[in-house]
Amino acid sequence: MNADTLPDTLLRILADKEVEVRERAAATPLGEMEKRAQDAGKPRDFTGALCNAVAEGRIGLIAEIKKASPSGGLIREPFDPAGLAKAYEAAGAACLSVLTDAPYFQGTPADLVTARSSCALPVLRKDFMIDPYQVFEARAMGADCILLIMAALSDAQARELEDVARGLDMSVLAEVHDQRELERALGLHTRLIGINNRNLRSLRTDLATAEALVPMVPADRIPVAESGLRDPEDVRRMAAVGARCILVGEHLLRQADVTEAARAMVQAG
Ligand SMILES: O=P(O)(O)OC[C@@H](O)[C@@H](O)c1c[nH]c2ccccc12
Repeated sequence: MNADTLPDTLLRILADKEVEVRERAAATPLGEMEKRAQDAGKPRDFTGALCNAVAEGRIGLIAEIKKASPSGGLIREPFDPAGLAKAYEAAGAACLSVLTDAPYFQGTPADLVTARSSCALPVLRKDFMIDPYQVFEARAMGADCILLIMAALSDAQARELEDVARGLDMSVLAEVHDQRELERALGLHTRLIGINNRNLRSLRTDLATAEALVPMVPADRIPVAESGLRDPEDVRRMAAVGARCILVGEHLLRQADVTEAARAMVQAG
């Protein structure tokens, strides 16, 4: 990671995150958090759930639960993580993604706990991971997968965070936005490579990003097209270049009938 080249939004988020982690670790020390992670029970198989969906001819949908975002403002109100988890599960989603970042997405760890206990789907903790403490914390709250944003991490940091996740039997989604980040992500063990269509500088989405990068993902990895997917046609665009797994939030969360909208995407492939 090179701080000179990072977009301002990401820099600000990461600086805030450092303070947040320090405060949390002061309240619950690392040793205690490690113990809670060990005692959290077996994780659900996040990667396996995506593979099963694709093997059965469906789109592997990671359906996102978030109240707000920097680009979308307030997205869903009233916000009901339990109801959303059940709706996504009924629609045939393979996995959930739950925002736990408070300052920028109005998320909380409680949203993840509530969503996960309301369904049988594996859950990604969607947050800005910079410290091993957060990985133990993620497992302690029940998360089955963590997100590693390559733009926000050095190679050494990414490796260290992945090692902790692997030690806890969690999956890892490595997120990239350009070829350089993709090459760095391929140095990790994880098979899950997220291609983020959102440019963190402009905050705009462009599906051409995934169209360019998905074909560069080796066959032993699983590309996941992320951000900006609005309808089954967009899903087909991603599947056409080889991404049969997708991560969708805002479009689904703005619908009155979340189940119907999610089902249409799952069946789009
Ligand atoms: O709501 P969308 O456009 O469908 O996007 C979902 C997801 O990809 C997006 O929330 C996201 C992708 N990478 C992130 C990193 C941090 C926070 C959020 C994200």
